[in-house]
Amino acid sequence: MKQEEVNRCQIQEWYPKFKSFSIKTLIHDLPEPFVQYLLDDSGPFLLPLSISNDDALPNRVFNPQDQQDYQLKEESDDDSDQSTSPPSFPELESDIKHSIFSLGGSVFPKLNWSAPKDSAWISPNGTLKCSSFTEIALLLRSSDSLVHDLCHAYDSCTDKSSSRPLKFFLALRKWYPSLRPEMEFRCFVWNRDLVGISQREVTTFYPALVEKKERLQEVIREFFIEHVKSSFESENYTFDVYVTKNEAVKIVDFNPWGAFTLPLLFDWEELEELNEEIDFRIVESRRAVRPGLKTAVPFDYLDTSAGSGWDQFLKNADQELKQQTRDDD
Ligand SMILES: Nc1ncnc2c1ncn2[C@@H]1O[C@H](COP(=O)(O)OP(=O)(O)OP(=O)(O)O)[C@@H](O)[C@H]1O
Repeated sequence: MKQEEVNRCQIQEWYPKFKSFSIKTLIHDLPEPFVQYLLDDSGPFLLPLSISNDDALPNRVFNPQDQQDYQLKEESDDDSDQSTSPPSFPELESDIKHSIFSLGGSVFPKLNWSAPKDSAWISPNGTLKCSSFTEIALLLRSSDSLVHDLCHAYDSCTDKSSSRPLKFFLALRKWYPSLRPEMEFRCFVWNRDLVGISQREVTTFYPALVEKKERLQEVIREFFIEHVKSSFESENYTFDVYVTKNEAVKIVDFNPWGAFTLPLLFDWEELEELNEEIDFRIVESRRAVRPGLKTAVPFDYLDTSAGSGWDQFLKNADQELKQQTRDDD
């Protein structure tokens, strides 16, 4: 895979071209000190000092003792040590505040490629819904998934020339409270042809999808031919869509072919061999649901290392479910 193919899947690259078929999004340049703040693993977990009085979260989370120490230090030392002072990003905060307001008060945040999905557990509502800069900073700073964007985005590139892009962006997407998970699909494009479509949420069987499958395939195929095929420059890639009640198709995301992108109900090898008709896969019965393929908590909470048993469990479960899907076909 080439670096340019990975670059095309960054939201600040694809969104301007596809905005009329996507979720309303406002994109912010991230100043380098904020990127360094996200990367900084040393010292206590500090949230940025907020310029806004309506931000209810404290500046430091996780360790009440740290908070106490910090307050004591503040009281005893006016020129408090830089290393324990909460950082502050007033300009970025103010821009973000305006964007949140113009997007209706709640947003879904993501960096160039990824959202902090593994941090949802930490927010009061258990989702990625944010209505303040501090909430966004908390989700971004707590996420291990974002380390991929920050440090490993080009790891699978044959022409890798750096470990990170020159600039990072924060995309704020209008929050949609009632997206129906069964209406999200990952579409696989190989040699510029749509070869496969997979239900995106593979942990659940949705009986209604069985009846709608044919119609959905037609709607997605037409959308691909009219709006994506000749506009997205890569030959091989995936894109995720959401199909609304009125059969409008919205692009949620683009991802590179292979590497870190999950093939969901397919294998990459079999996708590369599909060429005649579109293969549309959904979970066809309750027996065929897959275990969650993403961790819902940061890596620290889960021992997935070789020998932990988890790696073998995933391998077995995956093989078993692939077999079941074949049997059901
Ligand atoms: N604006 C939104 N409002 C509410 N939920 C959203 C919104 N945008 C995305 N989601 C939900 O979050 C999920 C993940 O979003 P997205 O694909 O942008 O993240 P990602 O990190 O790129 O994921 P992946 O790496 O799997 O592609 C989507 O499948 C969708 O269910």
